[in-house]
Amino acid sequence: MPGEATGTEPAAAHPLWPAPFVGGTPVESSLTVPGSKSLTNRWLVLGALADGPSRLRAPLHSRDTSLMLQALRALGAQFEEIHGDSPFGPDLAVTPIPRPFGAAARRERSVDCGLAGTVMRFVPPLAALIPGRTRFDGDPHARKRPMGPVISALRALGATVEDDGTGSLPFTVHGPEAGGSLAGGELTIDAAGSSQFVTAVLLTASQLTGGLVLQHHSPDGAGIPSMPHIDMTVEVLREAGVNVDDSVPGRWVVSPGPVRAFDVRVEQDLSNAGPFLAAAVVTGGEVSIPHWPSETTQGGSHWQDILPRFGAAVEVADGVFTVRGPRSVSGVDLDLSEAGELAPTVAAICAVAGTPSRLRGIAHLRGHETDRLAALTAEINGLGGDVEETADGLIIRPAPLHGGTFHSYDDHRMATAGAVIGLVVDGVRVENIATTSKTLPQFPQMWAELLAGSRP
Ligand SMILES: O=C(O)C1=C[C@@H](OP(=O)(O)O)[C@@H](O)[C@H](O)C1
Ligand SMILES: C=C(OP(=O)(O)O)C(=O)O
Repeated sequence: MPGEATGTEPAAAHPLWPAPFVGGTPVESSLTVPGSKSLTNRWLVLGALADGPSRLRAPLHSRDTSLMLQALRALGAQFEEIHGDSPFGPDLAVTPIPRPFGAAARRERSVDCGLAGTVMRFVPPLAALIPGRTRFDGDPHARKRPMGPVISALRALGATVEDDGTGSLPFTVHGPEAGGSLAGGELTIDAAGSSQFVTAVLLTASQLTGGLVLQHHSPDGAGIPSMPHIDMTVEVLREAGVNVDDSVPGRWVVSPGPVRAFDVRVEQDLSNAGPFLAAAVVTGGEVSIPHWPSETTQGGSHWQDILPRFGAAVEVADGVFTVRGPRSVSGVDLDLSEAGELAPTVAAICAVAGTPSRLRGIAHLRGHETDRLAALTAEINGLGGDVEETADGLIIRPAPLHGGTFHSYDDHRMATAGAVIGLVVDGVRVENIATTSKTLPQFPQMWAELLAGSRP
């Protein structure tokens, strides 16, 4: 049952996908993956705010990006698909929200966030700049994802937010009176639960009359997870001409000013490259990904350090990332706080490793698409595994796994974790593989192509 990880196998609510099993045959392949969700949705927000028309080359086309397009359209931006050179879909031309804000937008708007953290966190601060009211809601589990810091930030900046006090969806953001704006100034936010709370406020901060001085403070001294995602936000803002000072850790100063129109190429999604790389690791095969960026703020760049810990050999040469799997996979002790997004794939590799693993620094995964710590524990244990949840992560011990249903909880990364395990455990059936459409609609076909020629 999506959204609940109880440890007992829930009834399958969606079709079951027989995960391809390769037995002892090594997976050998070379492939590229579609554009980064995180970069695409940041650029779309900035395009909506820019001072002229922009273009995204090789953007991601998936459920999360189409929800973002719909949300920004409701606020007055326009998008057109134009022919580009990506095999994964067209480029996007962006016509920004007309100025002064509110002239073209509907007064009563509603935004479906689906289960997309980037939509539910990044769009409300933009809605707070545009006259009219915007109601935000999403999938049933979206109402369980934490939103409190974004709601409090908007109120502290002077916006009105109607909510039920639970710090979650649904809520309604009121924009200013026509011709009005938000003043900005100093703001403190507790971003221990998600880096997206910081990104949410930073993306629109240059549009506040006085700019913004944003400070992270958590009462128990907790740090911010997924920091590379905040570095990504700062980087795209700077590329769009916004002045951001991040020289003091945990503090960001954004000057008021225009967002410059841009023409950018979106990097491929290195987090979504993960399951394909993991296929080489768990089968002792070799997978290469060309066009690997030499410098990137994507958390997926951590694969280069993570995969060798399992005993795999990694090489990046001439822009091609190649991983060669070991004869037997070793367990790992990893702090994944910088790249929690990779945890489901990492956990899948750990589940088939020959020695125990410990994953730390990922308590905030309880607020992701599902409670990922509970879901990984329930689903790996459901296949005979030995996984224990800790306060901030997982302990995964070696155990003989058997086939069975691997529930995905509407979580794209749970579904792909099940596929990775199914490569080496016969009879794994992943529930609702279509949920990969959140960020990688081509997953089932790409997985089949990966394995073509690698069948036992
Ligand atoms: O800003 C972003 O694009 C993201 C930030 C991270 O969120 P958390 O900080 O909540 O982990 C990441 O896990 C998520 O997939 C995407
Ligand atoms: C946490 C994730 O997504 P979201 O952007 O919805 O937070 C994810 O993709 O792993």
